Amino acid sequence: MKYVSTRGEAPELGFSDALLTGLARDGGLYVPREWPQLSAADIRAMRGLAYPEAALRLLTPFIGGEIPEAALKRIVEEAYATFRHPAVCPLVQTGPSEFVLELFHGPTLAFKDVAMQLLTRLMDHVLTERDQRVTIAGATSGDTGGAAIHAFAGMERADVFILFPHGRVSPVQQRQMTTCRAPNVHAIAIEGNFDDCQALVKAMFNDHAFRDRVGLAGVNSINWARILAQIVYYFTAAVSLGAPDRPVSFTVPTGNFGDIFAGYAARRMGLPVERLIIATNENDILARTLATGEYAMRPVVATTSPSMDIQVSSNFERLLFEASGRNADEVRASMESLRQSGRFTLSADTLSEIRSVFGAERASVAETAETIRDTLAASGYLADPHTATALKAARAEARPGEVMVVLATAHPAKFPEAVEEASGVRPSLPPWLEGLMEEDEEFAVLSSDLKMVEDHISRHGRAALRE
Ligand SMILES: Cc1ncc(COP(=O)(O)O)c(C=O)c1O
Ligand SMILES: N[C@@H](CCOP(=O)(O)O)C(=O)O
Repeated sequence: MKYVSTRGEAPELGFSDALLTGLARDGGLYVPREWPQLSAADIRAMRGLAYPEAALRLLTPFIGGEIPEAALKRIVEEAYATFRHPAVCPLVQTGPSEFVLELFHGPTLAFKDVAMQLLTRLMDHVLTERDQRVTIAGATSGDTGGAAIHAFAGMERADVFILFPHGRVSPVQQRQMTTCRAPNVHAIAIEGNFDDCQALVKAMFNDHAFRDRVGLAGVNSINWARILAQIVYYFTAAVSLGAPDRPVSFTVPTGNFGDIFAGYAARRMGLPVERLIIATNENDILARTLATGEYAMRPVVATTSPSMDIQVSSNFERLLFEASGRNADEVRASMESLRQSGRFTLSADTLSEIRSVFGAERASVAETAETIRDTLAASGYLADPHTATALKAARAEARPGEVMVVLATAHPAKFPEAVEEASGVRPSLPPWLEGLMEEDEEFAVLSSDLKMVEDHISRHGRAALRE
């Protein structure tokens, strides 16, 4: 299996190189050269498999033999043994044909653990084989950072630097990043918003001298392996609900578009996914894009679902590439226009292709609170604000007879104030995280300045300390 860049000007890579490369050297994102295909019989044969078995089956064709089967099996089993639910990603029924797919049973209570627990083990395997070290730079609006810090803490071959927007993540999210004492992980509060953090990370990748000097790698969803891991739960959920003999739709709380792109990938592999509904908060750039055909940035507003307070939705580039018939010229022109003017217009064909699969809905802060309250009253289910945006979207879009799976991307206890204000119920952290809020924090505060951040990384990485 080879991987190609959405901008068409970077070398094709095998799985291990794509895993360690993060952003392609032409600024694009890697996608598989072709989508492995599963027949209806293959999908039916997944019924009754445990989550790690399903994961192993689905990951194997993407890895192209670069990791021996026994090692991959061990990696997958160890990754999902960190989850505290026997099903790993269980389904909960909340309405006659509405199901919530709970993705938050991992160590940091967000869906990011599903991919990050795998990513750290895959990287460790490849780095050990190659006797190599990396410096990881990541941007977070709250959840990726905690998941990455937890997953990579203590890993000998990686130094991890996580950039988060100062004052714009929830207190629980912040402490999950700032209380880890492992010497290889570093939290950096950036004076700016998530888009500034993400722009800094991409700028570091595009600074080839710095990138090569520190051996830069990425753990954001620019890294193909993040998306790959997330494909699995679309299959396990759909199969439990009757796929391939019954089509299923998914509604996904969306920011950087990685999670929902994994659903699109599952569909391209043959899973009968009827529709994918993008749920946004008031940072509704994707809902506006689907409505108007124009991707046009506006200032980010702070909401009660802070992990989705994003305007530059990285993985939309992967969808543009696919929906335009893999037209790297169109992708490059769109991304250049975005860089220069903060907007681009989709071609009529690309827009119509996207609309044939995707719908989109926006939920305001008030609607999100109302959905948390109504869902609790109607079904006894306590949703976090991100999940609630998707419940609202799913209900607005629902068609008679359609089986709708709503992705629950975070545990409500990560956002106790917003949940309590909406519902009157204050969710508490699970026992293994009790005491988190009392621990001492350690983090740097930097302005949104590339040179300053690069200097900080150069000075604090262990590779630098040893020189
Ligand atoms: C809780 C939560 N929900 C939804 C999202 C949006 O997911 P994505 O960025 O993959 O679209 C995020 C951040 O990624 C998140 O942390
Ligand atoms: N919502 C994310 C933002 C980063 O997204 P990623 O999926 O590209 O890592 C977060 O919580 O950090």
